[in-house]
Amino acid sequence: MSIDPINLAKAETLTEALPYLQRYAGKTFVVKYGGHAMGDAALARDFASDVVLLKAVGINPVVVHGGGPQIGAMLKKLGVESEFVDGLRVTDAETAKVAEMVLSGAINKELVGWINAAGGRALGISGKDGGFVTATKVQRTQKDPDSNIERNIDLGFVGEPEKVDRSVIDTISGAGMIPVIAPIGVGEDGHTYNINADTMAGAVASALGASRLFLLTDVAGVLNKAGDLLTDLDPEAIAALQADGTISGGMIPKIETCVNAVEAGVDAAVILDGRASHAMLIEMFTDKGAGTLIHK
Ligand SMILES: Nc1ncnc2c1ncn2[C@@H]1O[C@H](COP(=O)(O)OP(=O)(O)O)[C@@H](O)[C@H]1O
Ligand SMILES: CC(=O)N[C@@H](CCC(=O)OP(=O)(O)O)C(=O)O
Repeated sequence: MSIDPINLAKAETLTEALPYLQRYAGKTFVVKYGGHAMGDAALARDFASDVVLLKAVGINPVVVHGGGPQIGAMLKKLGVESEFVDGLRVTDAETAKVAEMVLSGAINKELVGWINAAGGRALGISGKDGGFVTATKVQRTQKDPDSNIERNIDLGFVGEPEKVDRSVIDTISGAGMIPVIAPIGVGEDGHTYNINADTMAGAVASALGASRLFLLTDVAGVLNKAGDLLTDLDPEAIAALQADGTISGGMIPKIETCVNAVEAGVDAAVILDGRASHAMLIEMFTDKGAGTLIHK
């Protein structure tokens, strides 16, 4: 009996995946799904089925989502201007309300819906639920180009996670569900804080002692000045890329998150192309991998 070559290739793919399946069983993977990658419904469906597949093979996926472009579109509709400093949205009280509405409401529930439709059981929360993420106000300074003097910049209600109560996530994952987290936190002062989604994902990954942090975005990974993909980076190489301006804009919080996470004990962080179908599965279960791997 001859074997169909397509079926043989499928069997070989599964065989290639076996050592990875064995290595990752029981481990926690934090996946950040960026707002740019979310625009395409077919890709969102693929992403959701990948997450469900991870859960089915005994990995604990934890999803943190963004929604920057969607917040921007809503602010535009409302006639509210938005400004960014180092990839962070300056957030006044009104902007914080809109960010919470878009992130915890619309986007969170859409992603929960996609994962459930793919056969998983997703439970959507923000950092406010169960007091899961306590945030403090982000402090930033900028050098005045004329006088060279460092000045404090007030970003408003932009927060960074201070305390992450992992018991909330453990409870959801332990009950067979997939946590889907909106990047909103609550301050000791009771204020709502808008948290960059990469920063949120990194803090969650560190608190959980995750094996991997995946950041899915709208580029192939970290690119050099010529536009080539850099497949492997350590904190020293990253510092050089930041110093010479190769890394800018939204890539700044992303890369800072990866460095902080690996320094806090996450085994490795990967910046991946969320526009490519099944990028996460290719990275995890094939020998070649995908994107930019950041390790200590
Ligand atoms: N060296 C670099 N390599 C890749 N992307 C970079 C680099 N420097 C800046 N960027 C920018 O960072 C963007 C990704 O960040 P961002 O737009 O915040 O994505 P997301 O919405 O997925 O969080 C890229 O689209 C690119 O414009
Ligand atoms: C403080 C801050 O910048 N918060 C982000 C939160 C959403 C986000 O990070 O979404 P992406 O990952 O899709 O960019 C914002 O307001 O856009």
